[in-house]
Amino acid sequence: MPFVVAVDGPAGSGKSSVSKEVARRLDFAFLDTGAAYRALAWHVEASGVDTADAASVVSCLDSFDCRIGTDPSGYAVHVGDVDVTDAIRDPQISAVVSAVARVPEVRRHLIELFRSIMAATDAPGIIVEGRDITTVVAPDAPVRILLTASEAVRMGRRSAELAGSSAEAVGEQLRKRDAADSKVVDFMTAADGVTTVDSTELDFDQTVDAVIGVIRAAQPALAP
Ligand SMILES: Nc1ncnc2c1ncn2[C@@H]1O[C@H](COP(=O)(O)OP(=O)(O)O)[C@@H](O)[C@H]1O
Ligand SMILES: Nc1ccn([C@@H]2O[C@H](COP(=O)(O)OP(=O)(O)O)[C@@H](O)[C@H]2O)c(=O)n1
Repeated sequence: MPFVVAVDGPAGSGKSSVSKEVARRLDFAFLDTGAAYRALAWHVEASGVDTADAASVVSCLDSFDCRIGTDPSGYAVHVGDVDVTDAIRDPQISAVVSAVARVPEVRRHLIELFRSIMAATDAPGIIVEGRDITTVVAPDAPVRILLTASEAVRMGRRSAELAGSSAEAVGEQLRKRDAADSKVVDFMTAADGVTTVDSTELDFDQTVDAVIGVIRAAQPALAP
């Protein structure tokens, strides 16, 4: 098993972008677990199935052929032959992904997929980010981080990305998704042994440096 850095946090806290940059700097692999839940939501919709019906969602798992890249510089997500890297970021997918992710059988299936991806990587380390990585997927990881930022800052960052959507609509959707996701796993408070990095007052580079600082403290030999 490579050296695992587990990163959790709410939507828009910077998990994907910061983890990706940290992985690049350390020559680590990078796994965006939220992308797998999004890809499954895409697959369920593409199959013409109701994402709100748990049994129907579970029936899509057998045909869910998902490949998630772990190279932080050449990242892509495929379902079968379809490149869904951009499609899974669509607000329509964001609106239904929590319903798919709350199904226990879905979580068991994807957690197994994440652990096999982690075990198969040939990089010296892997940064795995999501909601339940520090607590469920990799609770024994040598570095576990909760990346947070104030709600206002997170909404501002996410709405800056989604041109064409109003800040209010983006904020409302983010709040709803965090509320739904919080019922399934607690990613707002750090579990025992998890280090909180609050990026509210930090710019992107400062946040990357803060995360590398936590990794360096745990394993001085790994960090540059
Ligand atoms: N510390 C920061 N300062 C400013 N912008 C940031 C910071 N961290 C992340 N961002 C930006 O905020 C947006 C949301 O980050 P993202 O990585 O998608 O969050 P998450 O994966 O937690 O939902 C991205 O556009 C990212 O570049
Ligand atoms: N480890 C994880 C990661 C994501 N998810 C689900 O997947 C959705 C999308 O995750 P994401 O990380 O892409 O979301 P953003 O915060 O990047 O918008 C979340 O809203 C959760 O419903 C989860 O349940 N467990």
